[in-house]
Amino acid sequence: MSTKVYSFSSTNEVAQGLDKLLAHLSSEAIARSGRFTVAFSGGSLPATVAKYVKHNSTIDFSKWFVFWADERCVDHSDSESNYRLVKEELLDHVPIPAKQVFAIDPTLLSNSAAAAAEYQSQMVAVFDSVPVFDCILLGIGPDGHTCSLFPGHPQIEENDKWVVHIDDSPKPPPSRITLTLPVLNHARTVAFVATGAGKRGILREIIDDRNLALPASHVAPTNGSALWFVDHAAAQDLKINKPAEFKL
Ligand SMILES: O=C(O)[C@H](O)[C@@H](O)[C@H](O)[C@H](O)COP(=O)(O)O
Repeated sequence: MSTKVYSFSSTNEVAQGLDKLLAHLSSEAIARSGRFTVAFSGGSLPATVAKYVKHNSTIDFSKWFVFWADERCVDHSDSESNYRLVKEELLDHVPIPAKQVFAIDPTLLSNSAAAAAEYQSQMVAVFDSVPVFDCILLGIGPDGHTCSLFPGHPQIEENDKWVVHIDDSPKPPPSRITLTLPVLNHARTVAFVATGAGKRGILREIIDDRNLALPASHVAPTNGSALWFVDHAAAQDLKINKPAEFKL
């Protein structure tokens, strides 16, 4: 596994870097396997990722298979829905076939365990065995959570299931489903996106200190790469893993 930290002067430049990364990973994956499998988190990430990507005419979106790294158990039309966020930021603007977009089942929202099991079965239909995503896009919270894997919660211990549920998420809304560490750590590329001075302390604890009380510190793809796309404000306290110049 390799970790690289790329720091940019603004969120806009982070978005430009992510555009280059996704165009590169997408064309590489399509050349290798005829498709590009990608998973999105919620929060501020979809807008940053989509900003330039949605205008990038070099990307063959017809080959994209889109999943969610985590999802809140709310209706697809709810303003809290990660599906809705990614749809509005990206899917409404690019020609990804609807059958290649894998959203939480809206009929199972009141039973998060069933929603997680059903979401795993959607993944089974696409991946032969443990999914090897071409790219998983992750945010991080101020408490060191990533996806909906929160510090001190048992989801982080899951070794078998690909998708699990949580009903007491400290970040609202409380009911969610999330990919598990085995899936994150099988990915070819995990790209973390974190911007703003509010993330500087937690970034140092995850990247430099690898504080294992923090779920994000456990993300280390066995045969893949962990890439950090951050701005200078978030990167300013890094002492050991100094940011490198972004190059593909
Ligand atoms: O649905 C969610 O809540 C997320 O997927 C979550 O893991 C998010 O990515 C982080 O909390 C960072 O969020 P921000 O980028 O908004 O700080």
